[in-house]
Amino acid sequence: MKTIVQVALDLLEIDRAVQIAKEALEGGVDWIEVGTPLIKSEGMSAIRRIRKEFPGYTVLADMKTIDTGSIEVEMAAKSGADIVMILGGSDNSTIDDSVRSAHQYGVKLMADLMSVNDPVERAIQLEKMGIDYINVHVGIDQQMQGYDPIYLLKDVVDAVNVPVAVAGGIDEQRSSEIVNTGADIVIVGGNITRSDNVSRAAKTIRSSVDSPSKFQVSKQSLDDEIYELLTSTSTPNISDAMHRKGAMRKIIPLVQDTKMVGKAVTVQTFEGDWAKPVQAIDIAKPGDVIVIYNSSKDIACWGGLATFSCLNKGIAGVVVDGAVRDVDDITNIGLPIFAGNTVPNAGDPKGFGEINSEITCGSQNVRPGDYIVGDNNGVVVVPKERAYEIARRSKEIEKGEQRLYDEVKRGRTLSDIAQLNKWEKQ
Ligand SMILES: O=C(CO)[C@H](O)[C@H](O)COP(=O)(O)O
Repeated sequence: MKTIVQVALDLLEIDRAVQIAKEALEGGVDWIEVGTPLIKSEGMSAIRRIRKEFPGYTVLADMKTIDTGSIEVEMAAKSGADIVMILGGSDNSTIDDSVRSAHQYGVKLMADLMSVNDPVERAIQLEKMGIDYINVHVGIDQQMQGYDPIYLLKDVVDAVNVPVAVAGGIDEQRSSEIVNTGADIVIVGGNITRSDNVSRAAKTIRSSVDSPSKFQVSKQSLDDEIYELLTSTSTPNISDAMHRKGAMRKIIPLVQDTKMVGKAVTVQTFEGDWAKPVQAIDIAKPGDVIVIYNSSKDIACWGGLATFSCLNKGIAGVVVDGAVRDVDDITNIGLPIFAGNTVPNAGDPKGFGEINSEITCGSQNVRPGDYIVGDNNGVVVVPKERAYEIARRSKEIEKGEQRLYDEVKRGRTLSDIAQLNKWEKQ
């Protein structure tokens, strides 16, 4: 049987969803999913509209039903869904009544295994209870923590006879792996719908599903993955991912068009005392960022020679909440340096302060090992414990913006696309 590709329309606005669905179908997807955010935003009318716009295509309504199965399945069926997604972790009473309702209204049911305790055992039970498809799903928030549906897929495929779908951050590499593992339906959301070229993204997934051996999955260390993600997103995307937190105040780049990503080596020092900042160069490892708090904005604790020394150690960049001098030399050296002020005069090396203690820099708390990212916009601090999650979320934000740029390019305004009036806080 040919593997089905289903596009998940996880958007908030139906006109955008219709347009994206059209482009995804041009790229070769088979089924259309009305995603949960779209259903929550637009109600059953979203399912009706998709049904009307795309006669002849299979439409799945991701209701994520957890209670009142009968009512929710009836609503989705009467609105034009062919398949209704319910949560596999719902109480058996809800599953049973959903199955009865599905039979009454002539639709199929897919059960989502997201957050189920024993997914393989539950998949077997759900099949026995009359569920038509099982969905091995890692939710969007779970993906940001590094969960991956692929690890569970094989066991579920081996355990049940009904077709198995898989969803959760699937891209062209993952879809290839998934087909080889035996899934029947590949559900793709963000990697199609947030692309700046939806039909091309859908086509890439289609060809990966149809010719799975072409794609090689690259395995990276967690640090490498975090580094790669943070390097390829902007500080505004990262700040958005942190709910507007993390941005350093009154710190600007001295060298334009550079990108700095690395783990913090922190320095606390006083009134232009440049001993600890310069000693930190010897302590830092290649790829680290030196983050300095100096209490004076009028006496430099950092300059051209210190910057030049950083090249010998492979330091990724320096942030100074204080003053820096030798701006011309620093610009020629080209290492990313961020500072609160520039002045001609330096202080003396007295040796006061500390290296690798918790400091405040640009009004942000910085601990050794936190990720520091800088670009033309300024500097953000990413707490080390949440670095992977924030890096993933930043990338998702960037993808969403790519699609928005594409829609603006076609002549719409941001206010119109984002429906600012509708979504203003009441
Ligand atoms: O059901 C969903 C979220 O709960 C999504 O539709 C599903 O995860 C597919 O989207 P993505 O590919 O972006 O993960």
